[in-house]
Amino acid sequence: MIVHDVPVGIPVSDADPFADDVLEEPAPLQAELRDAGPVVFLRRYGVYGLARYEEVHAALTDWQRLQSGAGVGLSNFRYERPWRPPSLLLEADPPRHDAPRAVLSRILVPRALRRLREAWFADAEALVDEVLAEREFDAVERIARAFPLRVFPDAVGLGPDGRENLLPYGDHAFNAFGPPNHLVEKGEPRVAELSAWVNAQCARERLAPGGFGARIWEAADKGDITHEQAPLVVRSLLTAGVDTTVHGLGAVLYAFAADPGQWRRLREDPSLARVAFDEAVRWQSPVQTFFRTAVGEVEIGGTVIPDGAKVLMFLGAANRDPRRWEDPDVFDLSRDPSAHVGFGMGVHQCVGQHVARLEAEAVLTALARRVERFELAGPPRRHLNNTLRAWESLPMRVHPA
Ligand code: HEM
Ligand SMILES: O=C(O)c1ccc(-c2ccccn2)cc1
Repeated sequence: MIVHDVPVGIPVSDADPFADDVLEEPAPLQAELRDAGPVVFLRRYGVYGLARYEEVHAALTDWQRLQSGAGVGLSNFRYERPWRPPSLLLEADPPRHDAPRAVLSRILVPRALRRLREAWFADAEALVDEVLAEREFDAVERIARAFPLRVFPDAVGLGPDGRENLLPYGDHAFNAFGPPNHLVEKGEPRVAELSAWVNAQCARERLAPGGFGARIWEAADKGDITHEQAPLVVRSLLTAGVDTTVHGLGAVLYAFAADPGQWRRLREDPSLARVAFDEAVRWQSPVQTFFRTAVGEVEIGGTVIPDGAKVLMFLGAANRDPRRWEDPDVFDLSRDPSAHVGFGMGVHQCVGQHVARLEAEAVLTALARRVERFELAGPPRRHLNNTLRAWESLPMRVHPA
């Protein structure tokens, strides 16, 4: 094991945040790291861990001193070749980040999504009607995975074939932000094939008129971005826009199955659907961790982090920090979750969050009308990923309204 030179004066942990047992149940390590101090040196990887809300929020909003351009994974693009051409949004800093970001912001802003609202609500009703034909089903397979794959590829403008490639591609992309462990090795054999398929879908001629993808190419026609950049901006949607919402939906369905009292609250007031999704994103944090890279010496929480060092932000830990949240481990629709860092914060804050919220609102509204109560019909199984908190299966039993 490579041991990095340990900085003096800050707490050191030999834990492996990407070990299977930690990915299965991260809460104990998160509490340990929060209580150890504002910055903890993770000796196994030679990185600086931030687990408290205050420091994670500060890191997310300090793009000048904690950059994304060297990658937001453990791999440092200053010294290592990225596994794929870097994202023009995620793995770029201002000013290079600005134009691609502005293009996606305009396309994915709530007003632009209004035309989708009616169709997605109808699709959710149809899907829920189909699923509720049985009293017991796997909510991951039948709802959390099925709904995003039914509506999002069409919204992007993808053709009908090969959509089953999206999930394993995204799963590998999110694993690849972590260390080269067995989860990354698992995905390696299919990377070339999946990347070729995803890259091919970003070509202008593959994208249906009026979809998000075609709108990105039109932005290039207007000169907002270049035509060379357009396919990579489309790739961002295909990488970041599927697995995240699948696991976000899994998180909110799990939350309600685990706490039927909150489901009653939602049925009494269906307008709570949007806050319920954000509270589930805070409580489960479908995106658990990712990195920044120090530009020059960066002082955080009284610690000086050396130039080029990787900083690991534990969003899941920050979203459950008792220094910031009352009863953080409780899924509670009466709280205001809006300051959660589950979508990030600052210039890179999730540009697709309104798409995610609309998908969740459509599904929860359809369910709230038809399901009086639902509960787990068996033990849920985790899907392990270096970055994503996800369910492999959620056995559900429903009692129709
Ligand atoms: C529950 C669902 C989702 C979660 C939890 C989530 C989470 C996040 C987080 C934490 C970031 C910040 C990354 C950073 O700061 O480095 C981010 C960025 C991003 N997300 Fe999402 N996301 C979700 C859904 C989506 C969807 C549906 C799309 C596309 C339609 C999307 C596209 C993006 C893109 C392109 C970025 C990079 C933004 C930038 O760097 O300027 N995400 N997301
Ligand atoms: O632009 C892309 O390809 C891309 C954008 C965003 C992500 C991401 C990373 C960490 C947390 C949430 N989202 C991944 C890929």
